[in-house]
Amino acid sequence: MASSSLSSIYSPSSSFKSEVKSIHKITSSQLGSIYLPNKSRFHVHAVAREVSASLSAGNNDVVHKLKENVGLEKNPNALWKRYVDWLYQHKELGLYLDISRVGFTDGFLEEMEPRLQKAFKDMVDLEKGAIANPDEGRMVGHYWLRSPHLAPNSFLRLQIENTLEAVCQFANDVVSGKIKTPSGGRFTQILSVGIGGSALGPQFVAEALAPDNPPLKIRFIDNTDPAGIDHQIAQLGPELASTLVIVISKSGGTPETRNGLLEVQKAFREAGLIFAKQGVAITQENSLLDNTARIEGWLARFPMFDWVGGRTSEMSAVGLLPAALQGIDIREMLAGAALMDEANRTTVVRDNPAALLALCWYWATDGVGSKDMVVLPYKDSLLLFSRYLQQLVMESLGKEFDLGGNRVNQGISVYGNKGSTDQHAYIQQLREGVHNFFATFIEVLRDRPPGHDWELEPGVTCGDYLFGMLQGTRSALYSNDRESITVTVQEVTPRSVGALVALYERAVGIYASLVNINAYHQPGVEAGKKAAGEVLALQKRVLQVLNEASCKQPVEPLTLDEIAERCHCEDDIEMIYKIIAHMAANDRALIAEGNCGTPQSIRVYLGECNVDELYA
Ligand SMILES: O=P(O)(O)OC[C@H]1O[C@](O)(CO)[C@@H](O)[C@@H]1O
Repeated sequence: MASSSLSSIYSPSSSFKSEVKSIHKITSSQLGSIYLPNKSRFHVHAVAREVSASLSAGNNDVVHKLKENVGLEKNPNALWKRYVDWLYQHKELGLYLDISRVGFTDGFLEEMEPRLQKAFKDMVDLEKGAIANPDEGRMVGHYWLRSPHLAPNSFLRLQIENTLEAVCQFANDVVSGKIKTPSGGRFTQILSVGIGGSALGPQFVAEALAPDNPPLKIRFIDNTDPAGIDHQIAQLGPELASTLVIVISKSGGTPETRNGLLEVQKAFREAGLIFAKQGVAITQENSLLDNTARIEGWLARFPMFDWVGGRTSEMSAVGLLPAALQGIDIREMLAGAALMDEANRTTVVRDNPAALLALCWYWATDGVGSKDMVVLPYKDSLLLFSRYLQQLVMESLGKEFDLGGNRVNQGISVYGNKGSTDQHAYIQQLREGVHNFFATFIEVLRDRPPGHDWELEPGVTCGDYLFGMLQGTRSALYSNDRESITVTVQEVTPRSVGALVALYERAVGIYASLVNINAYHQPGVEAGKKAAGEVLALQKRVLQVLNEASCKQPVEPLTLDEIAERCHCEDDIEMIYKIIAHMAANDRALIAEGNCGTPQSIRVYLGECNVDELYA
């Protein structure tokens, strides 16, 4: 291929090229060969800076070497050396972190060192109880949950210890049958009602760790989808009578969770059951949910703390109670997390696995989220890890403004399912298509419990195939310049799952410091919630207007324009149309004549008017 066509394939935009040249004061020819395929903007800047420094020092040999080294390392010996040099091992946890397939340079490490030291300092302050979530004026204390002695005062320490004790006691009493169902039998099922951070951790842990025959089986209502709720309740069938319903909401006022609760309570009434005798609340003291549970005399209540965010609540009662009820060793989960936290307290970057992860994310995404994080756990039981991480990473890092109030639109997109299943779905694009991601492989060394394996062909087990698929995909991606991280655990156990959760919680915190954002609030979510509230308020106004027109003699069918005008909401006509279409599709005593495909033809009135409402 002619070099001119090569350069057109690999050339970045001319504005980026000018930016690099002007920032680092180098010429086009000095810059030219830095552009290799698929390098990040940060990468180019880092190398340009080094080239520039070497040029001013008159060191042309170094410049030459730098330019040669900017691509991902392909020489097998050098790559092996890089692997060995950078391999992180946590002996006690049996956890390894391999970052050799991320192409960061020495110059990048040097540049990041002071920023990492600042991130470590931020973390020390956070663990000591600083207001690490300034917008909400809150401390951030999820690390204390597994090391209560680190809590900034004895009141908080006791709160944590007492809650853990209460969770263990309650779970033991339910599992042993000491706490009985209203009819005197054992509880057999858990129905967990919660959303976001109040569901994702418990879902992930249940999938990862619940035994094949848990003392109580868990199912989840994590949405306000009526059909989904009906499905969960229908699946319980007569076992509703032996179902412990755990309603989880930190704020105690999340609409989806409230709706789930109301739907479940209705199902209990219809089955002639008393909900309060089977209901458990996990929420902040004095929240709406807490007050409801207290007044109605629910079976139990557990606290959620102000200083624990939903997405980092797996080690609070939110995650621990459902886990303990399924027979999962929660003290081991806490121990795994505590060990990982301890490892992440070192200020020596190469010994700090969370810092290494954050560093790789920064390198791979230019520190601006320019690439997505694809999480590929090669183990069915870790299927939900990617979904769990999606909230942890994206709700924490996806921020419009930095701590200084500058608009930065930060974040890293996370998605993934599981290997090797994904091999037959989207890996094709990862290998050959648009290069907008870096991968994280989650590897589990132990295929099966000891004594259960067999060779399905000479010398090869089923697990060897899974292993081969992981290694093959990692190599195939790398050979096409796709970077990857590999996190390896010995087995999926409460300890290793606790460690994985802690590893990513810490990496997110460190990364947030590197890009100077608040990882612990979620102002963006409020906008959607507010808009949903406005839609429901508009629906009420529409119904009022329709009721007035439908109470007339004769009934007055209204066009969408007329409804909008009478609601004084002319700008919301599209939303009014959608509200009408949705209600019409759900047999809501509303008659829409005409064709929904041609909105202007629609005439709407109510099947029956409610005179009382006219004077309400
Ligand atoms: O536990 P809650 O207060 O019901 O909130 C559920 C989820 O909603 C969010 O606040 C976002 O809307 C998440 O951060 C949280 O995990």
